[in-house]
Amino acid sequence: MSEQIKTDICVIGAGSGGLTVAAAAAAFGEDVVLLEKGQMGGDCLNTGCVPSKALIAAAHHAENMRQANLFGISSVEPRVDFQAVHDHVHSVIGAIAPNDSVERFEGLGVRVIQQAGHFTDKRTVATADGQYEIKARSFVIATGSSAAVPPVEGIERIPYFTNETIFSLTKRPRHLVIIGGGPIGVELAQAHRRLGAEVTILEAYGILSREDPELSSVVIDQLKREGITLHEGVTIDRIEPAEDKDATPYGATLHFSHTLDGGVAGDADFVEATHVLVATGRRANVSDLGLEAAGVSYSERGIAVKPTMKTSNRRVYAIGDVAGGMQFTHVAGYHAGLVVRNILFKLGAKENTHIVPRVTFTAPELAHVGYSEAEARQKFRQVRILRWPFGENDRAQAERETAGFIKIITNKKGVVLGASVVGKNAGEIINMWALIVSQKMNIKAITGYVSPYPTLSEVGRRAAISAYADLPSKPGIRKIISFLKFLG
Ligand SMILES: Cc1cc2nc3c(=O)[nH]c(=O)nc-3n(C[C@H](O)[C@H](O)[C@H](O)COP(=O)(O)OP(=O)(O)OC[C@H]3O[C@@H](n4cnc5c(N)ncnc54)[C@H](O)[C@@H]3O)c2cc1C
Ligand SMILES: NC(=O)c1ccc[n+]([C@@H]2O[C@H](COP(=O)([O-])OP(=O)(O)OC[C@H]3O[C@@H](n4cnc5c(N)ncnc54)[C@H](O)[C@@H]3O)[C@@H](O)[C@H]2O)c1
Repeated sequence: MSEQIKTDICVIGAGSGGLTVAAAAAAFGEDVVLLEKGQMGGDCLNTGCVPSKALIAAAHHAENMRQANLFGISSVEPRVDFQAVHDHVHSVIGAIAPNDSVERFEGLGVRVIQQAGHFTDKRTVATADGQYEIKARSFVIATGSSAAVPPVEGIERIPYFTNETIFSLTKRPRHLVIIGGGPIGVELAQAHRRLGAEVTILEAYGILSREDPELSSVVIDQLKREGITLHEGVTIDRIEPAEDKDATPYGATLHFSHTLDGGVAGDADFVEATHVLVATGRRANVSDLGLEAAGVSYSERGIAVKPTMKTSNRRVYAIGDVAGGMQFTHVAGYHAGLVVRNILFKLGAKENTHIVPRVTFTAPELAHVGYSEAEARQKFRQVRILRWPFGENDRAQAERETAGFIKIITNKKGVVLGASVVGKNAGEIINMWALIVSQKMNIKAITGYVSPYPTLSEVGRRAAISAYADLPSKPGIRKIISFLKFLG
């Protein structure tokens, strides 16, 4: 006989989205039950953002040692102890884990059940072990996503890696071949290259193809300079396991062809990998949730939600990666905030995807918020583009980080529609522009604040000032100055 629980809110999934809903709702005195079938903290903490950024930080230190001669210090080729790098990555996870732990959440008053949950009807969730049946006034599905594995012939015969397994390597891969040149592919390609691995990316279309090519080309040039082999526009025809399994237990040969115009296969080629990482996008975790029983509509992309994050069942919300939109930790957190407002205060708060920034943590970093130039040109009759290069920034010069620029898109009245930054600390610089876009601020406001010198963020203010570059030579302005002079 299972225990019957009645609660205000039942959250399924204790990742970035689910934890935020649980903590906020409990703080307002709601009864919350939180179900988690795996590790508390979900993808971001255990197999996503945190380990990838910790690995990138290690790789950054290795690269700094190679580049030290630029600063008058002898460059050295670093000796990388991959087991120690692995331990660093996992100690960072360990340092953050208490924030997401069962103990912390129980301390906040949340009832945590470490079991998978599934709907048995429109108002009931049961746990996989059959011990609990939960009836709630509202349900929040926050079950995230998993690596989507492409249907390539032979892939099932090789022990490929995904984000769930790559961070457990304790020996450096000799030749890492990455399938997919999106954010996961490029971040992990550069990190492994800097840590001394040979790295190849096989990408079906273009590297970072969702980004403005004017900016992504700066990142791509750097990846090539660092010795990463990029094959864009390829079709992987088949994969074979390595012949010598003792020498390369994870090895494989990947046969591919360059796709020509019209999608026709061109010249055939192959690459031999000691390790293969699949980074070809994500699949929403919707199976085994009993969504049919709950009357919740979904597709391959994920659970269908309205802008309020409500599903086709008015008691059930879906947030984060499983909702099939943008897949970022800050989006899951943003969704969580909307859902808490909508469940507790019936505010009908709606998602505004326009204000959501994104950052790819390569070196240089690539960050964006709002409309891209191409989107703005489609939507508005007149747009203005402002740019400022890192090469014209004193701090960037001092740090020898002159690759990159900021690009700001405004409408004809000067309202900021979007901003993109490629360069050192682009992810920090974009914060201010995310605020500017969310508040629909005018570029004039950015000329009027004082930016501390010397900082990289000054590139934004200089780009804004460039909007008024022709002001001193305007006859009207000259006349006003002469008139004021005449007055004494
Ligand atoms: C390598 C990598 C790097 C990334 N880097 C970044 C980054 O730098 N910045 C960024 O913003 N985003 C990044 N992301 C994306 C980010 O990790 C996700 O967008 C985020 O984790 C989504 O949060 P979520 O709450 O929707 O899902 P998750 O964090 O995945 O949480 C879902 C949880 O639900 C649990 N669950 C699933 N089904 C059930 C069930 N039936 N019952 C109970 N529990 C269940 C899962 O075990 C999991 O713990 C990265 C992703 C990857 C893979
Ligand atoms: N810094 C960050 O915020 C960050 C970092 C990593 C991941 N993420 C999130 O995780 C999500 C998933 O990242 P991702 O890089 O896996 O997905 P993605 O969808 O962004 O990129 C996948 C790439 O794989 C390519 N591809 C697909 N099938 C292929 C095939 N058969 N052969 C060769 N190439 C193929 C696609 O053309 C695409 O370029 C991202 O959309 C992002 O939201 C964010």
